[in-house]
Amino acid sequence: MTDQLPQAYATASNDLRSDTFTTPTAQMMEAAMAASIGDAVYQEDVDTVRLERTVAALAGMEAGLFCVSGTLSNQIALRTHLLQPPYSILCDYRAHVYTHEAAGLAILSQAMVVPVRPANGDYVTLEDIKANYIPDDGDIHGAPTKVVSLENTLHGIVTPLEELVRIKAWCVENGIRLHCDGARIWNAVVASKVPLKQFGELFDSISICLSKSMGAPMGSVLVGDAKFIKKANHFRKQQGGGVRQSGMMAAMALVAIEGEWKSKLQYSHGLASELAAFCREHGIPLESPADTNFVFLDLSKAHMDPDLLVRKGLKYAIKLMGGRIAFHYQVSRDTLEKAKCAILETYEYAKEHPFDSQGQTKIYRSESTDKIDVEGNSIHDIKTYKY
Ligand SMILES: Cc1ncc(COP(=O)(O)O)c(C=O)c1O
Ligand SMILES: C[C@@H](O)[C@H](N)C(=O)O
Repeated sequence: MTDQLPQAYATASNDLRSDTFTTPTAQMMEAAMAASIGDAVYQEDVDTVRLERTVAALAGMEAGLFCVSGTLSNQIALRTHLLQPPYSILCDYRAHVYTHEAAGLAILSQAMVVPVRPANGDYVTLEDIKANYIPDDGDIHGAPTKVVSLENTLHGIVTPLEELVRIKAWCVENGIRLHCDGARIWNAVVASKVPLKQFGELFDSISICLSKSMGAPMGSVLVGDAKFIKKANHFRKQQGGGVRQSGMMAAMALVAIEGEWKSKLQYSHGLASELAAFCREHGIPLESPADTNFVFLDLSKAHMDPDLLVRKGLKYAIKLMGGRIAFHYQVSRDTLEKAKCAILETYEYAKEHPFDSQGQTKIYRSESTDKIDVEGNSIHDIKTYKY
């Protein structure tokens, strides 16, 4: 199967742009061939229902809902928590639901977002929330905070369990719902050794991605209580997410979930930790701690040019996307060594030729792209977003 794919897409072993570039395994493909073929809108697809129940049970939640993307899962979760506008959602200023879901909260939920910059620079604390939330106290000028949407991990950073416990207690006291964008919650489980079920006890809903470090080709499972999931299903249909024979996708995701995923994620965390140590040894500044599978280079502080870094990556035939170096279980150790060379060369060049990024560089500012020509050859190029 993979020999029919253009070379660029035959493997993700050299792709450090994101853990979304993990590719399905032969075992997943085989599972898809044997998957159930019921209509999932009518909840008649056996493998889809099995996936939903499996993930919900792992999280200790009553029910789950398969969504074709993490974006859809987050958006319908937050919409389901929101009842009567005006209202607002409080989240980290870097949160995906705020920065990378195309203003879905404003358009689909008519919600205002209160983006919070954590005082500790890494993760939102209860003190950050208390200092920024909008109380529902009858003041007609405001849009009261009705949901706190956290992300664990966020930029690869693990929010400590004890902080989540404090936040949860305060949210309950104040009638505020707590959602988790769990695109990388599997990574948080491995790094913190906190079982997914314990996170499930703290959040009213969790969007659990299957398509990042777990390596499934697509999708997420939104988990919550039965009443919440029933209503979320309504919004999923409204947003066009009611898919039919999703058993093939569910079967592929179950291969990952029922397999040895912890060691795979631990491997990727080890690569990230090794790169972070290398950067520290060479004085290359990092934006945040490398708790899991991401290393965030502080390109701005290092005066490193993101486009040059991407080109240096292409020189070593690895794919980079700005200052975020994303590891996943399919990345080879050889790729790690090449990344070290590309990063160090870019850093050394910056010492003589400092790049002014006019402030913090964006995560997805420039990326290597493979254009496939008519003969199926890949043409290495980069795409730059001038924010
Ligand atoms: C933190 C986070 N949440 C949600 C998403 C959205 O997932 P999807 O790409 O499946 O829509 C992503 C990106 O993939 C992400 O990085
Ligand atoms: C691009 C962004 O949406 C994606 N979630 C990533 O982390 O790569």
